[in-house]
Amino acid sequence: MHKKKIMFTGGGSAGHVTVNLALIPRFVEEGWSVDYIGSEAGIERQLIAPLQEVKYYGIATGKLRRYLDWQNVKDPFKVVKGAFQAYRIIRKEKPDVLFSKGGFVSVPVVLGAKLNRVPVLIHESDLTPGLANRIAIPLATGVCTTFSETEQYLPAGKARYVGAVIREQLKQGNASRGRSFCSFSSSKPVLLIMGGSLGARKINQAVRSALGRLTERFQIVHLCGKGQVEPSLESPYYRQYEYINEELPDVLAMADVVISRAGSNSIFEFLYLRKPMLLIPLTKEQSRGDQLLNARAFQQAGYSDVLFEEQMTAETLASSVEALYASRDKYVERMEQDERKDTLSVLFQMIKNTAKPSRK
Ligand SMILES: CC(=O)N[C@H]1[C@@H](OP(=O)(O)OP(=O)(O)OC[C@H]2O[C@@H](n3ccc(=O)[nH]c3=O)[C@H](O)[C@@H]2O)O[C@H](CO)[C@@H](O)[C@@H]1O
Repeated sequence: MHKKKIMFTGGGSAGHVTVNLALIPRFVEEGWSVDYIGSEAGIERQLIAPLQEVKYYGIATGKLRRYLDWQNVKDPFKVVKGAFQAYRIIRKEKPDVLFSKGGFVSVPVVLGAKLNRVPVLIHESDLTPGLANRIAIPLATGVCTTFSETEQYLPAGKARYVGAVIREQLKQGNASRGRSFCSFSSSKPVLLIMGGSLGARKINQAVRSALGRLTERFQIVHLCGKGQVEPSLESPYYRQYEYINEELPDVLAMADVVISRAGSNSIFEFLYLRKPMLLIPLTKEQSRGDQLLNARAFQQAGYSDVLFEEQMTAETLASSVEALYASRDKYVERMEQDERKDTLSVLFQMIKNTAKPSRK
């Protein structure tokens, strides 16, 4: 009997890999073979590497920039090269379905799948679809969405609302393990600061300017991004890490409140774990406005407070997080009313339904 095969794609930032990481173990458990096409050197390569059951193919990628850059001249050639590579890999591997999480690497992969007649299911984490997904959507059978509101931004008949997907490991966190990982010994509440998978320089600066005031009230764990750790500031109340993986569930379990960017995966993880959050969305110039909409939706639902970057100073940051902590019960109560179920199983079934029927 033919072993079913799924191919995944998605990358550029952790947010474009998280859902894939949650799904892969389910497919492996059910005896599927799993391949992944990502970029040669992107974060997806590092995140997928520990999964030994997955065959990883790295292809050439060019970024789809919204601004002028000399790389724009070179990138079309890389994109074309990547498209040929993706086409050939898919022709050789013959997957039954492609699941695409978006990010610029995914565009040539979706095209390669379409040319090889492999059905494609796309997943969109944000309220409005990203550029890569917008390009790829016409080639896909359907688009799974995290927000129900996303349907209005998609061509008729393509949307499949599923909700957020939470990695299994995040549900296994343990607060006391988190405390010993950070060597926290005081009874002060724990503030987690997470600037998105890529860190956030401006948030880092504001946090550090407010550090004296913040550490009077909180013990702080700061996930600050690559190259952003400031060793001279390290103290028993202030721990910094560039990025954590295995320890994240324990650190989340320990956190009382969170300051974060408004990347979709992160905010749904905080919602699932009932963490009151102060969101500082990327501006329209830094991203495409997706985080502003994510943050607004969460604020309207009563799950978070929002501080816009233009208004962020040491003073507004500290007073906003103090106010958030003071009203934490109100936020937790609203989050308890959230009816969204964890939707990993729904998504898993949807992908299986999209796959080609079994060959004997
Ligand atoms: C700059 C940019 O383009 N940002 C986008 C990117 O953000 P970004 O990659 O930051 O995305 P998300 O916040 O959605 O996801 C980050 C993921 O990384 C994990 N994590 C983070 C820090 C850490 O130390 N360890 C760790 O495991 C989080 O738990 C989460 O699962 O994708 C999101 C989802 O499409 C978008 O909403 C963001 O606008």
